[in-house]
Amino acid sequence: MTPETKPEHGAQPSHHADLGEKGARIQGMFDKLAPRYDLMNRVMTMGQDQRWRRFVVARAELAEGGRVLDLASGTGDIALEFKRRLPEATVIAGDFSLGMMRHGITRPHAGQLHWIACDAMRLPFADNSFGAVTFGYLLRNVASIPTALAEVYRVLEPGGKVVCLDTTPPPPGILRPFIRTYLNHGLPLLGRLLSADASAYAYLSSSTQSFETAEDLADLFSGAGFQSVAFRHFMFRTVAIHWARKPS
Ligand SMILES: C[S@@+](CC[C@H](N)C(=O)[O-])C[C@H]1O[C@@H](n2cnc3c(N)ncnc32)[C@H](O)[C@@H]1O
Repeated sequence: MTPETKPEHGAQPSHHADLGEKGARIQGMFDKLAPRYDLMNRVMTMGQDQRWRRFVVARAELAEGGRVLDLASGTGDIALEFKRRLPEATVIAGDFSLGMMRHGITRPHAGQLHWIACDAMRLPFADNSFGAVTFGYLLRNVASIPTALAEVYRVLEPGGKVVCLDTTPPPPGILRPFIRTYLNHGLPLLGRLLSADASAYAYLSSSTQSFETAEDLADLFSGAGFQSVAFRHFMFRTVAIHWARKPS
């Protein structure tokens, strides 16, 4: 698909009413945030975010010529990194925010991706379709993590890899008050200054603090049937990347 074309709709409708209350709220928030999303990401993570995305792509262990779904792809950062590293791969960038995808498809090389509008809770793909499924900052936003993981499991080929990047609640220890202050005050202030949307960054803060710990999230992956579940923390344990395999 070329950058001039519009994102394709998946088989599932993306109308607000079909997404449930939380899904519709999140979709609207990202539609609004889209023009400033990439800038905010670089600033908030002090430029570390692209390093984490490279780690996600490496952990996916996709074969050259393989097929990957980058779910909650947003403006396509992880999907573009797949294409950069594996030019022969078929890379699908799926998201339910048309605003984020419309912004993403104007980026250099974005025409080499397949942009699909889809809801992670009901994926419009056949069983066993992908060698890898990745997602950055999805699970904090869904109404049910087990439902999203069941869908990812279904569309992965046997032996396929899943890789998940997300924030984690502030870890216990000496840094906790500093991290909390940043989440409660620094992030909403940055949001107000850079994106004129403090509420979206207040949501990032509250959803991070109430999210699963990396250990509990690993248990949810195991509970969904994945094997060899592992994770690594980044940036003072405020971010975690999980990876696992669907049994062969
Ligand atoms: C914080 S952005 C992350 C974008 C990208 N993965 C990255 O690393 O920058 C979260 C994305 O998840 C998408 N999202 C949230 N819930 C979703 C769902 N149920 N189905 C599809 N996309 C969803 C949002 O629209 C948004 O684009």
